[in-house]
Amino acid sequence: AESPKQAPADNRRIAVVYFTKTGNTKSLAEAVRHMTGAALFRVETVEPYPESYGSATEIVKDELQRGVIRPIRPLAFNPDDYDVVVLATPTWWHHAAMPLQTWIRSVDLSAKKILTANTHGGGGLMHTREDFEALLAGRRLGTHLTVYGAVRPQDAKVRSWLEENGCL
Ligand SMILES: Cc1cc2nc3c(=O)[nH]c(=O)nc-3n(C[C@H](O)[C@H](O)[C@H](O)COP(=O)(O)O)c2cc1C
Repeated sequence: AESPKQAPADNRRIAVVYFTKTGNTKSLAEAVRHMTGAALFRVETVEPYPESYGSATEIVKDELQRGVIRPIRPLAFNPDDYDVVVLATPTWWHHAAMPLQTWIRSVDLSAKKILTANTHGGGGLMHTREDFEALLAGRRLGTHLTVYGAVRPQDAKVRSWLEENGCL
């Protein structure tokens, strides 16, 4: 069997911090773990969003309009343990989902290489990369990956994105 390729020294320790409601972004996080051995951290709100798509979209829209910030659960993430942080979010009303934005505001990611990604339901990139860029101004940003729905563990787009950012 082929031995896995050694990642470059400064890109060896990878964390994926993601938010997911219906599992698509989780599948992306798991594909990254499958290919790189990354540690996964799932951001969750203290109060979960409703199960049903219809109620969730209406509630999220209302919270966006009113500027509501839902508290998130603390994550056992220590920036010192990682060289690369992959941030992955669903698209929510054209934007990066607020819970992940809330987490990003709560940490210091300076000196990390940061890759960003969104999963979507047909809208594509929309404003998700811009949201990341605004939150992470002055940080070391790699490239962004956009995927429709869920991915398989061996997804070729995910693999080439990791390769182009020196993570494989
Ligand atoms: C509140 C809400 C808003 C959404 N807004 C968009 C949108 O603006 N554009 C889009 O393409 N998909 C939108 N979607 C679909 C999700 O982005 C898509 O299904 C995503 O892959 C879900 O990720 P998850 O399974 O990790 O939660 C929305 C879904 C929800 C629940």
